[in-house]
Order: sequence, then structure tokens, then C-alpha cells
Amino acid sequence: MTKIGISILSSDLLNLEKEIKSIEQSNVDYIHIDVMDGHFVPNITFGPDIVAQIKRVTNIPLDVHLMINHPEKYIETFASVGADILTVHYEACDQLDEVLSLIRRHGCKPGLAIKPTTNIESIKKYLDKVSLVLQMTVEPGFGGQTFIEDTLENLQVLNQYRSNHHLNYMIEVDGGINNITGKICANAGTDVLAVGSYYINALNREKAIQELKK
Ligand SMILES: O=C(CO)[C@@H](O)[C@H](O)COP(=O)(O)O
Ligand SMILES: [Fe+2]
Repeated sequence: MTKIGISILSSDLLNLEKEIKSIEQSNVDYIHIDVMDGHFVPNITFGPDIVAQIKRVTNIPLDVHLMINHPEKYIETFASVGADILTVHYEACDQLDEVLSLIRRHGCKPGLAIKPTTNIESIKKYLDKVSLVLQMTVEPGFGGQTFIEDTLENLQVLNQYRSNHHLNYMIEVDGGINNITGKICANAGTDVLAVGSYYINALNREKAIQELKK
């Protein structure tokens, strides 16, 4: 069964606790938190304090997507405030091996993210060290964008590579996921759908989840 993580990026931030409770009602697998630094991506969002506060009000595992330069400086902090999965971008790391083992040492599952145009070949040598690979299906930075279909090929490569090498990382997609694109990604071997605006803006959130799970 494909897992679902809800991105709170487009949620009602003045009423975040209410939003978290609504997400809990939808019985999803993760809360996806997009951390942006205004350098790696042209937008600024959440820091560790908000992650700590979210952790205090929910037991849903936190999937923290770091879209920041020099993530190594912040791993310990995000781990200490309760991140369960900590995902860093391939494009943002000089010493990726060290960053991934740092994440593991701090008790989190290491995730590796790539932008839509990054060559999938460049991350293959790290795939035995990660718990999750996050394929961005839009350019990182903003919610509400349109799914980029060219990324589908990478999902097939990741799925094939995993079975050929007997690895067990999860494959996550993030950006422009709705009932249609989510199904296409699930059929291509995706395990986790990060879903933002499709769920947050839905008139009926339960129905949106049912459509995603179909
Ligand atoms: O990481 C990102 C954007 O950079 C995502 O997590 C988005 O927040 C997903 O939002 P939608 O595309 O589903 O609206
Ligand atoms: Fe994200």
C-alpha cells in the first residue's frame, strides 16, 4: 500500500495545531515538513522550533525535507527536535557520505532528494546508505506547482536498481501530486506520496485521501 505524507507548506499556519489534528483524522503516514533557507531555494519556511512544536502535538512520524545549503550544520538540531526521516538534497552536499551517516548516528532515517533535472546516475553510489530517495517532481521551493512528467523515468530506474541490488530504500515523490499523478507514480514503484495543495485545498479532505489511495 502506498504511504501518504501531508506537506503542511500550504496549510493555515496561524492554525497549525488545528491543521495537524485534521491531518490526524485522515489517517496518513507522515507529516512532511519543508524546510527552506532562501539560498538553496528562493523561499524561506520553517526552522527547528516549529518542528519541535509539531512533535509535541502529534504522534505521526515527521518526514523533514531539508532544502538548505550546508545541511550538516543542522542535522543534530533537527534530530533533537523529533525528525523521524531527515532528507537532504544531493545538490546541497559536498560530503554526502558524511552527512548521511551523521543523520543515522543521530537516530533518524537518512533520505536523499534530487531535483527534477539532476542525473539519476549521480546518486547511485549512495543508494545503499539511504532509507529513502525523494524524487522532486517539481522544482523545489513552492507548493502548488504542476507535476513534471519527465521525472517518471527516474522512478523506474530507482525501482529497478532497488530490486537488482536487493536494497530496501523507500521511493518518495514530492510536488504536484494529486489523484492522477499519484496513481502514475505508485504504478512506477513509488512508496510514499508527499501531498500538499491537493489535500490542503480539498473541499473534502477525506475524499481526497480516498482518491489518492484508490
Ligand atoms: O518540497 C516541496 C516544494 O519544494 C513540496 O513538499 C511541496 O510543498 C508539495 O506541495 P504540492 O506541490 O503538493 O502543492
Ligand atoms: Fe517537500
